[in-house]
Amino acid sequence: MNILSIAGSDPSGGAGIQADLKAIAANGGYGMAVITALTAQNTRGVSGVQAISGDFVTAQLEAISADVRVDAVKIGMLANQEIINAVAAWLDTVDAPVVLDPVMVATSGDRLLEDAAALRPLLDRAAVITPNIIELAALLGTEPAGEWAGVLEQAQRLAQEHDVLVLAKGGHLAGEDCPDALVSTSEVLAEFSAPRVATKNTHGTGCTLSSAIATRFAATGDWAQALEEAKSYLHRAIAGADALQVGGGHGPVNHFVDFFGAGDPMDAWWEDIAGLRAGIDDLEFIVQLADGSLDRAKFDYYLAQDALYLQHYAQVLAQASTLAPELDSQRFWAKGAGEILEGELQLHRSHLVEGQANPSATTLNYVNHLHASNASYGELIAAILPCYWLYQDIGNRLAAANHEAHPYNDWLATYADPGFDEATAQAKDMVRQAYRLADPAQRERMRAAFIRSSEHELAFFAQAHGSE
Ligand SMILES: Nc1ncnc2c1ncn2[C@@H]1O[C@H](COP(=O)(O)OP(=O)(O)OP(=O)(O)O)[C@@H](O)[C@H]1O
Ligand SMILES: Cc1ncc(COP(=O)(O)O)c(N)n1
Repeated sequence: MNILSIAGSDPSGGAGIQADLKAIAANGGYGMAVITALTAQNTRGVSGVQAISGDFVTAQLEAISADVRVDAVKIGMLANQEIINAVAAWLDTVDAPVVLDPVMVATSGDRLLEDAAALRPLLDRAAVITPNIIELAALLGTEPAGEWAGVLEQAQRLAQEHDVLVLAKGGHLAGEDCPDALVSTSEVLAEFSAPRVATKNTHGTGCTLSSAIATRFAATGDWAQALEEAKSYLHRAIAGADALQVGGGHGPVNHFVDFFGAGDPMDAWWEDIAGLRAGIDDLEFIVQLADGSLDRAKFDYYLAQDALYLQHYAQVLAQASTLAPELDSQRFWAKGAGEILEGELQLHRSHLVEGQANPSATTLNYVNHLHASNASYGELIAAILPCYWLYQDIGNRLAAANHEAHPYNDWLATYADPGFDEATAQAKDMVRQAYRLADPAQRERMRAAFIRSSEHELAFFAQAHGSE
C-alpha cells in the first residue's frame, strides 16, 4: 500500500510529515512525503515557517505520480493559496482517495495556514475531511461548538456543503471520553470513542489519526473500519506517549508503541503483581522464616514440596531450552535446569529429615500450570519467570534478616547468592525479548501466564500453614 502525505515538516518529529510517515509505517503502509513547508518548531511551539513554492510542490507531486502507484493521499499543512492551488491541480490528475486534515493552527497556538477560506477548492476533492472543533467552525464560518451534539450537527452541515464524509473529532471537548464520528450528508455512519488519556503529550494526534485512516482505508476499502482501526491505534500511541520523554512542551505520541511497547513491560508486570507480592510478604510463613520463629515441621513440609516442585521446574526449564529461538537462550534455560538437578535438589535433600512426601494439591496446581503454558516459548518463559523473580526479591530480604544464631541460618544464607540475581536479570531479559517479538494477543497470554504463576507462588508459600 503506497500512501502519500502532502504536508509540512516538523523537525522535532512529532507532527507533520514526520508523524505521517511513522503512522503510515506503523499501520502497514509504505510512506511517501511531498513537503509543502518547512517549519522551525519543537514541542513548545513554532518559531518559523518557510513555504515551498507552488511550482516545486507540483514538481514533487509529478515526480511521484510519474513513477509510483498512489493508493491513498493524506493532506496536512498547506501554508498558503499558491500551494493549495498546486495540490488541487495535481489531485485532478490522480484517482486516489484523499483524507484532508485541514491544519490551520498548531497545538501550540501558532498559525499554519494563512486563510481558512483558501482550503475551499480542496474540500470538494477530498473523500474525508478531519477538522478539529475549531477548524470545523472556521470552515463553516461559524463559532466552535461547545458540546458533542453541536459538533455532529456542524460536521453534517460541512458534509452537505461539500458532499464529503466529515470526521467529527471530540478531542478538544472536556470530558472523560474522546469521541470521533464519521458523518455523511445524511447520518452518522460510525462513532468510536476512546477514554481520554491524562497526558499533555498530544502533539501530532490529528496528523497521526488522518494518516492512519488513509493507510487503513487503502488496506480495507472501508472508511468505518479504517476509522475504528486508526482510532484504536492512536489511543495506544497516546497511552504510550509519556514513555518517550521528548521535549518539554507538548511531546509526540508513541507511533511504534505496538512494536517496542511503552516502557519496560517487565516494570508493568511487576506492578501487576504488587498485591500478590504484598500478600507473600505478609504470610506467616515468610514473617516467621525471617524472624526465626517458624515451626520446624512447617519448614520441612515446605522443603519437601519445594523439592517436588523443583523436579518439575527443571523439566519445564529444559523444555524452554528446546523451544528457545537462539543459542544464548537455549544455553541459559538448559543451564538453569542442570543447576536445579545438580545443586538445588541436593541442598533440599540434605535439609529433609524424612523421605519424599507426595505433592500437595497446591504444588500440583502450580506445576500443572507450568506444564500447560507450553503453547509458545514466550508463554512458557513468562510462566517460569515468577519463581526466579519472586524468590530473588523475597530471598534478598530474608538474607538481610539472617545472623549467626538464626535457626535457619544455613538455609537463609543460600538466598544471598549474587549468581541468582544475575540469573534472574537474564531470565527477565529473555522474557523481554520474547515479548518484543510477540503480537498483542500473544503478549496478553504471556502476561496472564506470568500473573497466574505469581498467584501459584503465593499459594505455594502459604501452604505450610494450611497443611495441618
Ligand atoms: N488525551 C487524549 N486521549 C485520547 N485521545 C485523544 C486525546 N487527545 C486527543 N485525542 C484524540 O486525538 C485525535 C485528534 O484529536 P483532536 O480533536 O485534538 O484533533 P487535532 O486538533 O486535529 O489534533 P492536533 O493536536 O494534531 O492538532 C482524536 O481522535 C482525539 O479523540
Ligand atoms: C508541520 C505541521 N503540521 C501539522 C501540525 C499540527 O499538529 P499539532 O496540532 O499537533 O501541533 C504541526 N504542528 N506542524
